[in-house]
Amino acid sequence: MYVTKTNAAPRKETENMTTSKPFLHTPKGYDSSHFRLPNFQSFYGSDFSSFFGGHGSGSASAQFPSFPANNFFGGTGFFSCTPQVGPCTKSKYRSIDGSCNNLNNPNLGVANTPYGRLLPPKYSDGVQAPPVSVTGHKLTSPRQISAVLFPDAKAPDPRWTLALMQYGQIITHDMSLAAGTTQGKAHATRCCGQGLRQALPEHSRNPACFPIDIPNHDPVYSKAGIGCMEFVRTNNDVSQGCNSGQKPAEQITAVTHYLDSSNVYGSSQQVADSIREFQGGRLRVELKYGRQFPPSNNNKSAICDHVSESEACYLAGDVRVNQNPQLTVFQILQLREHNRLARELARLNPHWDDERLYQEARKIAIAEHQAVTYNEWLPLILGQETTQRNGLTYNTQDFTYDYNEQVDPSVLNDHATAAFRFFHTNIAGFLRLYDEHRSSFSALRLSDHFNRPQIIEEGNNFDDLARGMHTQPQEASDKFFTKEITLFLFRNGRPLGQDLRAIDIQRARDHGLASYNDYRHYCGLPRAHTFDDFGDLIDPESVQKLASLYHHPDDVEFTVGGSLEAIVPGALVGPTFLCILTEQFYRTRSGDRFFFENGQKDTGFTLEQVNEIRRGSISRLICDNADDVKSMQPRGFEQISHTNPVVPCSLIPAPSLEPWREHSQAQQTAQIAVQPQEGTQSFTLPFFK
Ligand code: HEM
Repeated sequence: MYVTKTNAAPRKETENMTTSKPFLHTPKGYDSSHFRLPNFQSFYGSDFSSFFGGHGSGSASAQFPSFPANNFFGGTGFFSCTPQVGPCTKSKYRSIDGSCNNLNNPNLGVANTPYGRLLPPKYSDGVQAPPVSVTGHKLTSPRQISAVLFPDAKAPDPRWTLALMQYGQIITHDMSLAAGTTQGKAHATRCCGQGLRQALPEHSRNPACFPIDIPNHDPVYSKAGIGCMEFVRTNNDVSQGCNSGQKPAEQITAVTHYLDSSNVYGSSQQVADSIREFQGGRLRVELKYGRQFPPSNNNKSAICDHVSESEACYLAGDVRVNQNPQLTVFQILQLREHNRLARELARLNPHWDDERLYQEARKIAIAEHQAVTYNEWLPLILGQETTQRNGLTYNTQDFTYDYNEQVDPSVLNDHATAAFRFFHTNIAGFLRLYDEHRSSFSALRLSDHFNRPQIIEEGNNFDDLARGMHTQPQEASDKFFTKEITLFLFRNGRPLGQDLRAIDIQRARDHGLASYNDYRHYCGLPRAHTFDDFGDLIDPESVQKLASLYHHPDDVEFTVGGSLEAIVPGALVGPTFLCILTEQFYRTRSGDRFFFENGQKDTGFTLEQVNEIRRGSISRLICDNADDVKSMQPRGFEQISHTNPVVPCSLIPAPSLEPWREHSQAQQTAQIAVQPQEGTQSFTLPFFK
């Protein structure tokens, strides 16, 4: 593992920890003794006022429907106001739905429960109506904000590969899914009418509708006569009848909150069982020319945008598996890794039955995913200094002993609905294919392949795409977003599709997220009293645009302001998002009783096993599970260079499963019986193969 880690002591939890609700820091302010981010003052100047400078004033418009019950679930299970969990048995293995991870609060982190929240929501009616300007005006159309502030400009990242972005989406899909949304394809509910010319009248549309207004001066959509973008609100506890409206609504996330590869294994027993082979501990696959692909989805027309019935459309632990080709490639690599582990464990332990093999292979695969996420991916995203100083990574060959049952592992709304979405900036519009010599011979246009994974089964595309995403640069972390997602998302063969940036902004309104200023304050940065004050972290041109789009500095949205901040040196994100992401990944790790490094006696691995898992890497995942990739650079998230050259896979460290070899009573007896005497010939019993 190339990441260096320090022996930082686990961060101490000092405030507002509760075992029944998310632990919230008081919005009073940021306690730097509790939470150690990089020293912003040294990056941005001591009074935060002189980094850029800015000025102006603004205008606004939007609409806020009422929002009664909506019972559609885009996720993998059914919501119950009070999940019936437990009594918990002390299992060595995680449950599928996340229950019983925290033994004192078995509901924590369970699928189909509300997101956590750091800052109180700012619904305009105090319950669930989306926010309006502090002046009382409507907020500006998210599409207008997207078009003005987040245009397309190609700027390849100088150092990191597209795999860094793509693994981020895997992590996202493992951790959260806003219930009732379809993130794989356009929602079936129609909120716009007349061929997308305008929103359907409120009385004639689904109450969960919250369509995005497209101004008639829009540079692109207006030319096609499009004035409305589809948008359906996330299910929340009010819409589900679990909150009578006395307190603010909380949105539901449909998958387990833990980093537990729920995208591979599912978040409900029903899904988990539907993708198991129930033989040899393996997950179901369809063999095509000897290559393993996920099973076919029986609900093709609801899930995929296939043109012919014969096109692939997969079933996996997560409903979004078919969304884009590189995401699907990673999901298939994870699926194959599970089956590879199950086979290897069966070879080492022929006496293990299907259930034991499934559970042990799942446990190792999750641990490998956690190791790549924390030791390889996060230090590049958050910066090594941040991960080390905040108890996200450790430089040790020992256990980390950092499980804290007081920490609520819930995925924070602030994280999933704003901060983590910033990495949509890293998406590339074209996916290059590379052969084994790392020559690129063609590329796929992203919007031609949303929800159409068939392309990856053709010829050598699977390997060429796997190499491609580890060779091609990702797009840089900046305010530019590829139009493949800001004009062509889910276009399904049509000339234009949706705008993901506009959707991100609308989703944050749907969830009532607090303002950018509120989060600045929470993270220890000064509130902006004028638009100019944003100039400490945001470039002057963007500050000017903010002033033209918003009435008041307090109207500027977290999703918007955070995405415009200058990137913290050593990280790939600005300081306010960095603060939220660090908080989230701290909770995700130390609130997980099964986290692979923490040395919990009942659930964990032996130290020898942990140190084998630490030897894994993203490049090893490709070497072991692609069809025929023979070489990789050791650090797959980093572009190929003379310090990170492509080498044969045999030189990429591989975890050994020997520490999992267990001797059954029968084997031990047999072993004694077959101990070769000196000078006699040894032989092998069939079950030692
Ligand atoms: C080609 C790549 C990607 C595509 C096409 C994509 C598309 C989408 C779409 C359609 C949504 C749902 C929007 C909504 O209805 O609110 C979404 C949500 C989200 N995306 Fe992405 N995304 C991509 C990559 C990423 C990456 C790299 C990250 C982070 C590292 C990320 C983080 C998120 C998060 C956190 C959500 C919200 C999840 C939730 O429901 O809680 N995405 N994305």
